[in-house]
Amino acid sequence: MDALWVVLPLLIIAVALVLRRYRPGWYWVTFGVTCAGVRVLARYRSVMEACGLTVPPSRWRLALARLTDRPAPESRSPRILRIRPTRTGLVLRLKIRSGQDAFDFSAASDRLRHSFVLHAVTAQEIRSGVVELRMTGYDVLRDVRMPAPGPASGVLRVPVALREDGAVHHRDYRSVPHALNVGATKSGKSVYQRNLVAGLAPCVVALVGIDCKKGVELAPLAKRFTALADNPDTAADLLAALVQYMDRVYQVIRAEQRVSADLPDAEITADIWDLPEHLRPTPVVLLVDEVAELALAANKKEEVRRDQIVTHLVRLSQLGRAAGIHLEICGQRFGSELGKGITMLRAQLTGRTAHRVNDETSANMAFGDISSEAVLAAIQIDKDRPGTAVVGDSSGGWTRIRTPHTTLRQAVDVCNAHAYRTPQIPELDPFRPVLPARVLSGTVLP
Ligand SMILES: Nc1ncnc2c1ncn2[C@@H]1O[C@H](COP(=O)(O)OP(=O)(O)OP(=O)(O)O)[C@@H](O)[C@H]1O
Repeated sequence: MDALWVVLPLLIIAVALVLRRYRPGWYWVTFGVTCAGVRVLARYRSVMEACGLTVPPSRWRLALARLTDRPAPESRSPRILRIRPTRTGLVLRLKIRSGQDAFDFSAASDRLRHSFVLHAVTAQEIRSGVVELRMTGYDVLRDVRMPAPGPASGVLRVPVALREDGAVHHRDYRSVPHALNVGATKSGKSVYQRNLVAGLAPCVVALVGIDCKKGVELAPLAKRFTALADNPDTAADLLAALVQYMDRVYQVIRAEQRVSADLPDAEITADIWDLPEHLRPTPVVLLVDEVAELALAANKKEEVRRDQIVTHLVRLSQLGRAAGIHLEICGQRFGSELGKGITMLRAQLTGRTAHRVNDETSANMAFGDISSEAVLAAIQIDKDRPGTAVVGDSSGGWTRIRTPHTTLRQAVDVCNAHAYRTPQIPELDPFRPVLPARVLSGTVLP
């Protein structure tokens, strides 16, 4: 019996150490979260003081202490409103003191991380006077495991990667209609795009692809694609057809506006999302892999084609949002050296993701006009961590993300399972991928 009391704790410690080394996620939920919670609460005051996140007592408290002959009150730490454990860390919600702001906590995030012995700390103001510290217990980006996806919704918002604070990064087409994804070769752009396609496959959306690497990335996923182009000539025609489709969607919106205008109190729609469901055209996500291939021109004829392509892309990016057409452009570089119109197009691509880049100029193509820190972070991405990227967030800040390593086989399986959802768009019919008869007859069901 006595031996059991010696062996049992040793066994528990051994299990904890093994889990911590090989299964940090399991370690966190079994042992880590409790240890970290106790540590954070026990050290809270001293850490806040050491990190310079306390405020001196107010004058009236000092005066009161003097009047009542008590010792001078201590400086005060932000008040803990809530501490919440998560799958990957802890979330500490703080009521900050007057004179403090969220930036003080962001600036101290490295010191907080060391002091609380956690992997990462990020600070975000969630409402006036309230800051949330998201603390990650372990390196969640080492081996990305996404939580099980919820049921597909009609909203174009798909989980695509994990953020370094353990939260899921969503690509939300309604709030960020168009996006640019840059990165050096082998940095993980195609896997990012693959995750996007797999995330979009269960949604009500028409996927349109341009993959000038002869279709090697997107063609295997063709069963879920409404249209595909695998060379610049077809891409130019496909984009022209997409512009035509956009014009037709605008006519539908205008017609509905005329009807609503005659009805008192009826809402007047300005985009497809306000149209009644039975009238709403299918939204479209256009994925372009290796955009530089579209911009190359070796002779006059190719120059004309290039200008057509860029003009169509600029038009789609400027007018597409209301028609539910979204652009997802991916390439190794995306700067003015690609020719006329590229900087105009880039200005419309408000969503920015930068995988590992080889030089500052490439990082500037994604974040130069947004954040110099993000530029630095993109250059510093480790070569041994493909799939890691820096992504701009809705508040104008940025964060590190990493996609799960979805294989082409897994993505193909998802696309095949949802092949029956592939909508047809008459304008894009000439570009419909050639599929085996089995799928065209609609017999592949999930
Ligand atoms: N999230 C990830 N986790 C682990 N490995 C990854 C991840 N993303 C990509 N990789 C690995 O990195 C390699 C390169 O990825 P990918 O093909 O997506 O790069 P790329 O940027 O598209 O390259 P290129 O521009 O040459 O096509 C892949 O073979 C894959 O094994």
